[in-house]
Amino acid sequence: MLERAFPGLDSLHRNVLIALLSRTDAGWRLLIKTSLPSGDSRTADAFLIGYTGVFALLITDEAPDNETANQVLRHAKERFAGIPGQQGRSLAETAIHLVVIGRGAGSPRRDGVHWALTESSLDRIFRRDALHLDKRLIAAIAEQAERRLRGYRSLAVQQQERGPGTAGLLDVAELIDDQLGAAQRRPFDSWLTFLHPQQNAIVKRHYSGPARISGPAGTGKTVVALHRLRHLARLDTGPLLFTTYVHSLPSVIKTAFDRLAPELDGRVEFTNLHGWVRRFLSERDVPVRVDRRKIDTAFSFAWMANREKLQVIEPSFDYWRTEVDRVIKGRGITTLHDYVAVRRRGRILRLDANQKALVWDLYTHYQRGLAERDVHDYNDLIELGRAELADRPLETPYAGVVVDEVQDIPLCGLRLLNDLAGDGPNRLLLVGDGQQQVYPGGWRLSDAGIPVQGRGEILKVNYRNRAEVLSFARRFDATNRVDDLDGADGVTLRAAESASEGGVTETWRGTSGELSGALVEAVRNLPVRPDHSALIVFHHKDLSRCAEILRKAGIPTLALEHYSGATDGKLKIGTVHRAKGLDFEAVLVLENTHESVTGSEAEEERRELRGRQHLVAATRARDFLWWGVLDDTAPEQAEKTEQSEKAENAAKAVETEDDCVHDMPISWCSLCRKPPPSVLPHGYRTSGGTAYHNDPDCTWLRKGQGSAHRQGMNVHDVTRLAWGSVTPGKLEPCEFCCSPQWMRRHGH
Ligand SMILES: Nc1ncnc2c1ncn2[C@@H]1O[C@H](COP(=O)(O)OP(=O)(O)OP(=O)(O)O)[C@@H](O)[C@H]1O
Repeated sequence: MLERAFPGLDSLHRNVLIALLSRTDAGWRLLIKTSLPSGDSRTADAFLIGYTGVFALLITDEAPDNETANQVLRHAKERFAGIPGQQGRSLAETAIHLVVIGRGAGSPRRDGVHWALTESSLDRIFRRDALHLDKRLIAAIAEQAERRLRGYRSLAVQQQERGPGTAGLLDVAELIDDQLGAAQRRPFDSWLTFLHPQQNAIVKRHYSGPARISGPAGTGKTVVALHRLRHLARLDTGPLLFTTYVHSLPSVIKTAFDRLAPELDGRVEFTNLHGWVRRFLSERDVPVRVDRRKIDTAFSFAWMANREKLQVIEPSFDYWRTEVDRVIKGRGITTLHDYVAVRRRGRILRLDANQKALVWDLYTHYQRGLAERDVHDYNDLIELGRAELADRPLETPYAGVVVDEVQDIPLCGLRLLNDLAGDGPNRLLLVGDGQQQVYPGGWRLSDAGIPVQGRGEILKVNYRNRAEVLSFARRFDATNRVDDLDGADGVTLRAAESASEGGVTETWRGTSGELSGALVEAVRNLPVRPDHSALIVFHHKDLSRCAEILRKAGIPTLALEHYSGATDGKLKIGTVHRAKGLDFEAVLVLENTHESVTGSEAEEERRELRGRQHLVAATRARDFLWWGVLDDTAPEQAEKTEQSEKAENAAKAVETEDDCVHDMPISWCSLCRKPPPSVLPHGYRTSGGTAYHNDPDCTWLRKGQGSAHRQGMNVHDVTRLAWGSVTPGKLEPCEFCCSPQWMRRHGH
């Protein structure tokens, strides 16, 4: 529409004018120079008349010199001379401002006779604390201005059907179409300036209690959350918090927020959930001992003691770890009675009371293991935070807490965030999409005691993915196991409206042997710079494999966990868990078909989870998606792959062996090569039941990895739990290397 009236506008003019036009349905009046785009900078490109005054607008990236600025202002004042403003005072003397609007972000500043604004600080014009004119005066001034400003055309949007005699009035729908058009053409920063009216309404809405924004991938949920944070920061002077489950996401979101609201630097805290709790507990001097390795060890020993009975129900180690992490501890269950009674949302495999009792043995064994090692796990951390908060609430409560990607937060985390936000209007905003849950489990908001009835919003227009990419992503069957709207119907990606046409998708299918060539070629042929692109995989094993391929090909990469949103010329790589919430112009995805298909209920649950993870990976791509499928299922290929993996492992074993000068029997432990305590070799000494590695010449120690070694290990523990069952030739877990990954790799 704007395009028709003003063909050839550049993106800056288009974005700014659309943003201003959207205000006209609230009583603002806009007059646009009919000769736009024109090179004439002696007169304003547009005049905006509204509650905060009359604005002569120059839309340009080049700051005008003093003479030009004075000339534009003089022209404006001449045109408005004699028109009375508030309380009969001359408008020209009191309420005419010259504003120069440039691209991108930045704080508003006074520059000679004009205000310099950017796309992102455009909102300053509409500040409520600077109201001068009322609706009647605006209409009277605009009417006179229209007569006096030759060469300018009045444009406005109207909500109702267009009636006769409404020339110059445009439909809101047309304006939205224009906005979608602008989003299609990019630059992507258009969200800084212009929100869809539905998005805008959520930003400004008053919520009497906790609110929820839901909607399929790419519909601008995070964008709305950021605008809302800015809005809340203007309403209240209290601190604000943006948090999420994923460790790396807050820093990327902070980078975007700093561009949107540079003036609010420091007002909003961006941190992941566990990071927040750690800081909070450390400020309160509450000791926290989270040690991943020890947690894994405790669980591995609990598993070894209970696996026989549990494997009859479901063989997978991961399944039971999830049960303890997400169902028992994640929901804050502390008694078998409660566990028997609970409905295990998100879990398809049913467990009867007897089976739950077996799981409970695993849980209690694990808890004992944690206590013996004097260590907390991540759920304990959250419970410690909740207890401390209940004991001594925050001195300065948050004015608002925004939780992004809420679908992956365990129930205990949701309860903590609810406590943290406290009661009161606008305090808690939960943002997410059940179809994008990448960790197993499930909950219902009411389980966490968070009532959102009547305050649930659903966004439906996908701005991120071009049509081709979107239609590719829609093929994934992503079952929602999170009841994020408390019973209300949600919208799936298949039902989302598409805002952008075009886009390219490519697929590849091949074997491990062919992967290297295909991947390097795909990266080299990316249609955009590598630093606007990412490679996403679903398993750590595939990540190291791809990282190695790219390293050998000389392609610089950056692990997603270190990505902060800055451009660095490197291809970002990581698992889907790290990629969620982000977007890139081009995305490469590598899927591995190696998983077994048993048809069991647990397998069905894994299949659902994979569907959601695939959807998340595909929807990270804006313009270009390369989807690779690694398929080694052909029998002769599978054999070849197994052989090449064996060769790879053997090579690795030799490499690791080189790390240590000692002649230790590596078959007992692949990492620290600790032998059973009864055969302590050269290089070890024992003291009070603890074995020490005490040779300073050990290269392994010199590499800085020896601290765990130096701390020693408890011989009784090791004898009882691990070495007691050593089978010669088979790798057995030990205190230091029996992580779940290690155990799986060695068939435990
Ligand atoms: N009003 C808008 N105009 C133009 N672009 C927009 C608008 N709203 C969002 N976008 C663009 O859409 C993309 C997706 O936005 P955002 O990340 O907020 O979506 P989301 O719903 O949180 O996505 P996901 O759930 O997949 O993480 C962003 O790149 C943003 O630039």
